[in-house]
Amino acid sequence: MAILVTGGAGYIGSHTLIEVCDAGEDVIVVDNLSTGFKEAIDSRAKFLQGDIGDQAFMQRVFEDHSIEAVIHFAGSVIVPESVENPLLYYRNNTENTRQMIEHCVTHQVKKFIFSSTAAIYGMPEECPVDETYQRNPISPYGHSKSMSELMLEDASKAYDFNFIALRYFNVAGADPMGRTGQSTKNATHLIKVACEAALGYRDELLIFGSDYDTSDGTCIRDYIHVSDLAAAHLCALSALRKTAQSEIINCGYGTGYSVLEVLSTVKKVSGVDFNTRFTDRRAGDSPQVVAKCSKIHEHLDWIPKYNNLSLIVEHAIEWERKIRSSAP
Ligand SMILES: NC(=O)c1ccc[n+]([C@@H]2O[C@H](COP(=O)([O-])OP(=O)(O)OC[C@H]3O[C@@H](n4cnc5c(N)ncnc54)[C@H](O)[C@@H]3O)[C@@H](O)[C@H]2O)c1
Ligand SMILES: O=c1ccn([C@@H]2O[C@H](COP(=O)(O)OP(=O)(O)O[C@H]3O[C@H](CO)[C@H](O)[C@H](O)[C@H]3O)[C@@H](O)[C@H]2O)c(=O)[nH]1
Repeated sequence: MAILVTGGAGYIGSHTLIEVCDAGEDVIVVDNLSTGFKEAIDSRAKFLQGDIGDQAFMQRVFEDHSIEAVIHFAGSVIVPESVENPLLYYRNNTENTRQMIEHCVTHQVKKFIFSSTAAIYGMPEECPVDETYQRNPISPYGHSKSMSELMLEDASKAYDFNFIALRYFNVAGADPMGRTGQSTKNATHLIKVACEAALGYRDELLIFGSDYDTSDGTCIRDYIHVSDLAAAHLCALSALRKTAQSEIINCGYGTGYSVLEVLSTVKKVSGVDFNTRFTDRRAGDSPQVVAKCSKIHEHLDWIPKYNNLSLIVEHAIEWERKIRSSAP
């Protein structure tokens, strides 16, 4: 039986594909290449280009293949874009996830791994934040994922269907062997943007806010290496095979770094003192988001290998160098 991976041409999906293919699984990828890249898809996987919202196409995918589990990455991921165009996010994230769940229920696919996000917590009053903390998103993106989690919970109660929703904290870095990485156009994520500045592809990096109630006045986040996150998906698949129990699980390391600490690490690792400038706070930024990580260690056989900010940055820079040197 095969594992269906939606969004396997994207940043996190392409790293997870490597893990799942390395484990000897049969893998089918569905991706519409809206933000993903065909060359990022592991050649061992079967690629079907199409949109998960295309009912007829997805019906065929489920009918033509014997699918054991779905790992569902496909979605729209840019928070400010979700504020400008919320209906796009409710369609691509919420509505399309509902359809994916329905396809699974119809075709007796009982295992579902879902890409959720720490954006579900909004501005948590306690840090580190655990999975029992209320859902309190502050953006349409966060709402679209929160509604997806609710649908998964309800569906798992009503049908013979189990899920693990992994709530990713701040994902960064790249495959240590340089096989894939973050190639996203017009990226906004701090470590990616800082690497672009370090390599001279941005004149300066803007620091959003200097007056937060944190140690140095800048926001604090929990940065997780994308390859460790990818490995967590394989662990989630094993857990669903073993226990058929639905869970929502934070994916972070439980350590917070401020924006200034991240920038100083990027400068140190790259050896480049690129320009930075303080500017106003960015709307919707929470002062501090750090994961409580006991649940992932209790429920999954997950042993992170890259829990080291310098290593995350090193891999991110290596990937940035690689894509820039091969760009036409
Ligand atoms: N990157 C992060 O920091 C982060 C944090 C939390 C959660 N997530 C979630 O992880 C998942 C993957 O994010 P990513 O960073 O790899 O983003 P990405 O944009 O690199 O990957 C998304 C992939 O899905 C595909 N896709 C989008 N809509 C589709 C559709 N309708 N049909 C078929 N394919 C479609 C895109 O082409 C792309 O390959 C998303 O669901 C996102 O919400 C990401
Ligand atoms: O050029 C930049 C980019 C970012 N930042 C700051 O760096 C921190 C991290 O910002 P990112 O944009 O890298 O990430 P976010 O924390 O905003 O959001 C990311 O992590 C969230 C979980 O915490 C969700 O998963 C969300 O989907 C994902 O984009 C924030 O304080 C932001 O203000 C800057 O100062 N300058």
